[in-house]
Amino acid sequence: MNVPNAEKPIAIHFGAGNIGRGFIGAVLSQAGFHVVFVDVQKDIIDALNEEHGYDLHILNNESHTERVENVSGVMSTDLETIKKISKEPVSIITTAVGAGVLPKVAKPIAEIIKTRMVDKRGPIDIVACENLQHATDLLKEEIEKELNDDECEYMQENIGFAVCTVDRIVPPFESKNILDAGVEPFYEWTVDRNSLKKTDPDVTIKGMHTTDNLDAYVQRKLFTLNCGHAITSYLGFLSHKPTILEAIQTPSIHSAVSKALRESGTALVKKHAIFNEDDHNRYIETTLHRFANPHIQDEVTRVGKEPLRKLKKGDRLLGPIEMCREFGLPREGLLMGVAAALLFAPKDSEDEQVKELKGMIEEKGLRKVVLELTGWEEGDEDVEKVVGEYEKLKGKGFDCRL
Ligand SMILES: NC(=O)C1=CN([C@@H]2O[C@H](COP(=O)(O)OP(=O)(O)OC[C@H]3O[C@@H](n4cnc5c(N)ncnc54)[C@H](O)[C@@H]3O)[C@@H](O)[C@H]2O)C=CC1
Ligand SMILES: O=P(O)(O)OC[C@H]1O[C@](O)(CO)[C@@H](O)[C@@H]1O
Repeated sequence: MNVPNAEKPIAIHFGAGNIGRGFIGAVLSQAGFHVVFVDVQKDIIDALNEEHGYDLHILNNESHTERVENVSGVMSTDLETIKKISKEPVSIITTAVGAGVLPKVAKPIAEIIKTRMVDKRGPIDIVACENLQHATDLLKEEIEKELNDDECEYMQENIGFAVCTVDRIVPPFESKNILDAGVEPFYEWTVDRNSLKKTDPDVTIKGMHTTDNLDAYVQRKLFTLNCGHAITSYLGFLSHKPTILEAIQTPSIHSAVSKALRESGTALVKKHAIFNEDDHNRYIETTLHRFANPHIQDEVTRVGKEPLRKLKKGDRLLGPIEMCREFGLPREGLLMGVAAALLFAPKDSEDEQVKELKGMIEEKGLRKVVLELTGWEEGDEDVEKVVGEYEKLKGKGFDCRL
């Protein structure tokens, strides 16, 4: 691609996938940036450089499209072009590549930082938009590995690393144009205000909300939207429901997910003074309503994918349970969600983590795996509850137990 002409400030976004095109890239373009997408998929990059725009299909009753313009693409291996672009008026770098891929984008981002140091360019912000607490901090650690001491010093002074939470359901979308994305109307992008630098140009990004209480917002989203989504997908899988819509329309699944979210909600409201019970209950209802959007076809296998990542400490399943444990609050619904996750084994799945989890349980036995994943002590009541729920779900399936 040619370097974009510098009439507009530039945002560089890594990952031209669902969230990249359907959310973050679109918000940045609408805020007045020229958005350079960096990706490994040549067909997407070529299409971006031919079309310079695409349609966002808003998936609701009044379905309509919004045009996203001023976009182009570059392959993530094309470091020379990436370096040339970084000499232009870049204000922000964002990512939406998947938590596991973050280390791979550290190198091209480090090249951008090195180039800007040599060119004596001013501050920019970096925001990793992934479903992972502190994803930007992880990215920063990976970038540091690529820099020498002087470059690290330049980075500390000139690069704002801001943690964020990113919330919009953007499932894979079938369309004639490979760039188009299908998105739900709801979106929320919340970024840590205190880590952002004054960039040049300093663009106000409508659609990016900033806060002093980022951890609270990250946990609210991860322990509600992602927690509920994951449990819906695992119970949907166990009940032979192929999509989130069909799963959440099943009354027993709806009530089980709702129960788990009320448990996590009670803990969130107790933990974070900025939330209150009434508002949080409305947030839960909105979340359940979003899962039931009849215009979205989202497969339970996509939402439940990589179960070991979702079963990590602090993530959407064990995170809210730990918070409930901290306050001595009920957590039966959440523990049942963990048991369901441990049974997530779609037939012929190519998901490496599905295979790994199944293999771990076969090799070590369920109780040992639960102990390893949770870090709880042998004999802990929650370990026994997960094991008990697992055996019930395995024996009788989900619906039959109600
Ligand atoms: N899809 C959704 O509804 C939401 C996703 N997220 C998070 O956003 C992130 C991205 O998710 P999706 O957009 O759904 O995934 P996706 O698979 O649609 O997009 C990821 C993109 O990253 C690209 N990529 C892979 N390796 C790369 C590399 N080395 N350099 C540059 N690009 C590379 C892929 O080719 C792909 O286009 C994940 O962390 C996910 O958890 C967060 C909220 C909503
Ligand atoms: O993208 P992940 O972390 O695998 O999880 C899927 C989840 O992310 C989302 O894509 C949106 O946050 C949801 O669809 C779902 O909760």
